Amino acid sequence: MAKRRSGDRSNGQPEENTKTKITKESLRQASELFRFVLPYKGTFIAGLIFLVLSSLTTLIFPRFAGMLIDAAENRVEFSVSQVALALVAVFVVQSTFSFFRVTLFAKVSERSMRDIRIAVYSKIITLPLPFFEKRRVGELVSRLTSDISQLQDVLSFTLAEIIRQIITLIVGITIIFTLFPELTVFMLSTFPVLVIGAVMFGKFIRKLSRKAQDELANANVVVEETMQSIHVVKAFTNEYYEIKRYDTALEKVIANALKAARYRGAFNSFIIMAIFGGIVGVLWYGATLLEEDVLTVGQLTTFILYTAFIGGAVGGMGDLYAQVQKAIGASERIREILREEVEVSKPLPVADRSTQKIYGDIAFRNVTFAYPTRQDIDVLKDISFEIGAGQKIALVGYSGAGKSTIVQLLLRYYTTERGGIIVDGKDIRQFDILQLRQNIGIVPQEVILFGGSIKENIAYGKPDATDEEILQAARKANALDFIQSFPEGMQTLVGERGVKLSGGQRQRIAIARAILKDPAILILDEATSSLDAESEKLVQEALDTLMKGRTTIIIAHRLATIRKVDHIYVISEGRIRESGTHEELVQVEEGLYHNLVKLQFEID
Ligand SMILES: Nc1ncnc2c1ncn2[C@@H]1O[C@H](COP(=O)(O)OP(=O)(O)OP(=O)(O)O)[C@@H](O)[C@H]1O
Repeated sequence: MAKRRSGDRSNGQPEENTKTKITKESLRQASELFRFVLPYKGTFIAGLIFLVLSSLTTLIFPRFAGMLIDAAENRVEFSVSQVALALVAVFVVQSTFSFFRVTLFAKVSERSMRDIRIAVYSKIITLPLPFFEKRRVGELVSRLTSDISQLQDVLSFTLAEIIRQIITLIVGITIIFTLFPELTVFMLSTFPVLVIGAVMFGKFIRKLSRKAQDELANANVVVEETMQSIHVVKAFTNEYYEIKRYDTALEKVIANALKAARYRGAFNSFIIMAIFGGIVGVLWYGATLLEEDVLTVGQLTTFILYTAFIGGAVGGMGDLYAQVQKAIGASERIREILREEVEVSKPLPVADRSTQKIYGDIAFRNVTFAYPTRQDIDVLKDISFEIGAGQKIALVGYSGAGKSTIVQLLLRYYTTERGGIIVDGKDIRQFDILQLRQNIGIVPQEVILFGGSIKENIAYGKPDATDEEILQAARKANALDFIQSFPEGMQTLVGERGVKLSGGQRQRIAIARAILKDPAILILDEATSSLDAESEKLVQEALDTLMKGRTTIIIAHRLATIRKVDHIYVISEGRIRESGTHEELVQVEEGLYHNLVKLQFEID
């Protein structure tokens, strides 16, 4: 079965930056993910209480700081030391509250994010294959990493900040309004207007910088593409052309960056002029009141500190808003995955794997099939054949004829409504999909191992296998000798995807896996690249052992190996064109099989 790798990475696109408009509906939908917080609602509420308390204690600070100054001028009934002590007490209490707020929120966010990660991963891994053909691996991984991290940021930081800022705004303004009504009205009539202006301006500038970043990403695509296909670039001697292309892309980056810089410069001037102008205005008015003895220095200090807090809160809102937008976008992408329909209701724990055996009678009845991603092309057309339990058949034909597709349908990687596939007299759609697959073993064309040890890789066929079973399987697969020749034996690490083993060794590991799994039905996808004679013999012997007593479908590329099978089906353009034993088929002059054999004979 030709293995199609879907390893293409996401093109480094700044997916995390996609934002969604905040509407009532999008907020409601995003809040659906709050169900993952529900199990920890006690901790969450406790965290909220500490958050409110710590925010309120922070707001005591300006009042006490002002009092400290007034105490120095003997304008209040407390001594400087008393007020300073009270300030220290405020900070001790505040820091204690903050400690609990941070740790409690961390507990909730870490645990609920783990739950979301597990939910999303369980979902993804149980989705049917067509889903993976429509998505890129990089995109799916980013769901689990960056999208969920965004949510985590909101839960552990942004949400707390929003609540804190709102409390600061409401309580802060109420306090200064009660204490210094005139000054507050003066301040409120200028300050927020300026802050909001600054926020809007800031947003505009960020948009420009983002555009510059996007252009940079585009320029990077040129580098990435050419690095990946450096052979092509060199073969066509297009180095200069690519440098030019990169240069053009970089020119765009510069144009945008400089435009952004001009606005940034203007923004700085605006801040200096307007915001600081506003501050001077408020200070001027405050100083006048001070002069008239309406206010004390301490009170003015209190007022300025509150104003700074409030200004900070208003200014910070823009960023928080952007954070929430990003998180909503992330939550939409996560919910999209969680809504997908799985092919199995629940993955089975190892211990529960059903042992219900299948005998291995297989029949394809008038099966016609088109891949979901290419609905208009029928890859299989009216395929019918039968295999009795324990029989061996071979599928042969040119590349792209549809051989792999036949076994993919048997495995129910894809389903078709046209025609029926019958196993042990029952339509495979009526089987529990896991039970069906547990009874089918595969030795693929290109064996890809997991990065662990040889032992772990063999045990993949039966995760609860004993050491003895693994050893026996390796022996039957003719793999024991080479395994034992490694200094670390079974514990030898195979390297990423098994790169540290030779092709023939990887195949024998795959055979050992299949032996451990002990399936009734076996699919052998012959390797196209030939092994040396010695490895070939070892692999072939191992396969012969494996095939004993099992219904076997061989996708054959080298015809010499299938002379002994019970029946050969020659597939061409999705149809069975010829069928029979090797002896029968070679007799058909000008037949497809006859030609294939002739061709191979010439090549060999
Ligand atoms: N996942 C897929 N989505 C869409 N089309 C596919 C998919 N897999 C295979 N095809 C198409 O289906 C046809 C049959 O492919 P299949 O892999 O079954 O051929 P094959 O006979 O096994 O070839 P090979 O010997 O090269 O492995 C081909 O035209 C191929 O392009």
